[in-house]
Amino acid sequence: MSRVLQMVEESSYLTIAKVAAITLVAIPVGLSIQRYFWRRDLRQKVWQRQTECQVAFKKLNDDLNSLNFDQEKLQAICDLPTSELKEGLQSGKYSALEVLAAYQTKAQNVTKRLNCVTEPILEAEADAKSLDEDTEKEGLLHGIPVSLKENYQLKGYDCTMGLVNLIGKLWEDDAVLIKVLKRQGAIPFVRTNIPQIMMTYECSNPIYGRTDNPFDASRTPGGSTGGEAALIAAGGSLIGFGSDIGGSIRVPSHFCGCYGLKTTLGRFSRKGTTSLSQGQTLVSGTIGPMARDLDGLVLATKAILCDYMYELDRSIPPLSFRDEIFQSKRPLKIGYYVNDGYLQSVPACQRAVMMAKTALEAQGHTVISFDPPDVPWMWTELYMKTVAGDGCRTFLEALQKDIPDDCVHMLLFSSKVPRWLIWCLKAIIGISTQDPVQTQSMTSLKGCRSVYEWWQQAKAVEAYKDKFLKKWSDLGLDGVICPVLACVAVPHGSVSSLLGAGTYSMLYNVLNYPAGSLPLTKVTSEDVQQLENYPDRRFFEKNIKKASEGSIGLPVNVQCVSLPFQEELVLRVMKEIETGLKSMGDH
Ligand SMILES: CCCCCC/C=C\CCCCCCCC(=O)NCCO
Repeated sequence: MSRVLQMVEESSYLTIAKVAAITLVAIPVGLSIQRYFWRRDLRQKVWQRQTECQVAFKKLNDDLNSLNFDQEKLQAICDLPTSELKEGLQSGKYSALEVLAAYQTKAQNVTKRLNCVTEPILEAEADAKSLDEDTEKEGLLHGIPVSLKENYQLKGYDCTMGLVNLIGKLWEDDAVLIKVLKRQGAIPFVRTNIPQIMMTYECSNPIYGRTDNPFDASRTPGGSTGGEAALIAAGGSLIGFGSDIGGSIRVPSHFCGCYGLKTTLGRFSRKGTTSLSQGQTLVSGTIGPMARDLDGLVLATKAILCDYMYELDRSIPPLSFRDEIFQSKRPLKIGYYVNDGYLQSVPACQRAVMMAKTALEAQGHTVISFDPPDVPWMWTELYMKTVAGDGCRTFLEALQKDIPDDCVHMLLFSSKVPRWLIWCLKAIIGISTQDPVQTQSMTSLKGCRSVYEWWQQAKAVEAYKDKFLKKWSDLGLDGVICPVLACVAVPHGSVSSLLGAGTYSMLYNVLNYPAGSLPLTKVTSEDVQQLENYPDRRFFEKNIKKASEGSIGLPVNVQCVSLPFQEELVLRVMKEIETGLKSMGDH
């Protein structure tokens, strides 16, 4: 009897063991199969999208060939500065259609080299033809082709932000800014590349691939408005539009040597632009123009600040472009710095700021030293903790069922490390990076734990804004000039190991001050030689120094900042610097 019981017992153990073994094998196998089919579907979506883009480029090419324009004339059109092109279009010397053909041809050639355009906007030709029938030519941007970052909603197109899952989700209406551009006679003609989820200074995603820097293909054009910057700098567009929550207009402009303006939140309508950060309203992303020359940047800003925008978006204060501020001859008092108290900028960036200082002084302005307060703390406790306020949940959810690009891997990894583990590893990370601020930034990626903590966060941001403004006001400043970033364009794939270099830009997102990016000079061999004296104790410093090797010839921009809603003053400072340099024979 006991033998029988023993056998029954043994066989039930055997059954349990078998079921357990089968389950242990079946679950991972099942999951792998599911994962295989899921990834196959995603890859198929990417392939379909890429094919659609190739077809669109092919159609554009056929259309251009059938128009049969003189190629030399088209190239000459692309060489014109904004003011001359505008005049030529207004006077009828050039038709909107030939100018469009010129830029379509150029953009196609540029993107073959740099991969900066995601797709052409095929409706552009019809837009140009109808503009050519218009005898009034009233729009401020009459006949000027403009390029758009991929996150601007355009009727009949999707905004993927580099996420495969968003392919094919077509928008039914244009963004407000696009409607305004069209009303002003501009012709949206291409869409430009971005990094996946748009939260880094690189420019690659699994759908459209990687964009290269026009000055050095081994380097990134910056991000997230990297495709725009590369296209504009390489001559494939005159005016474009981007967005910026931590430098995304200013940094790519600096990496590629074009002009950019991050506006104050509320100056331009953002309705119809896509971003994953829209629920986060403490440090908000804003939008703004980018251009090949300063006239283009000013013209684009003027064109957007028109009655039609205020009609379309009643939440925007009707504050048209104030020419009296832009044209004013009043002497200015400007603050400057080359070291923000966290990471020293490289010699080339320092030299650019000093050049701007000299130019402003030559124009009769006063330039004094200014130290922005508590930048390391601002970076970890205000910027990082706010933009990652939900513990990166929104970003992670978007990436979870997608194909993560290399450019987000490091941030993805850092944001997944549990809070307790960061605390346990703090000492080790601190020793390896030699930088407690950097360690703290990892904790900040965990965001706020409660609504209470979020309210405290809001209070802290407001208190910092007050402190900064008091310092600014006590000195009676009109503006500030400083580096855009601690370094110049860096090699592909290196951004996550030098993210701290971005404090120079992120500060003005926390403050919500308008800020311009002005190309001033190129890295010289002396700049590179002087890197010998650049500190290299901390992790970020080491990486900045390494990334700056071989940087001779890369563009260097200067950041020009003013108080909220003073975009005209930012543009004026940029103009004063350019004029000053020209008068000194330096530009
Ligand atoms: C899983 C990814 C987590 C990302 C968390 C990001 C937190 C901090 C990184 C800051 C990087 C700032 C880059 C800013 C880019 C920008 O301005 N984008 C504009 C979007 O419209």
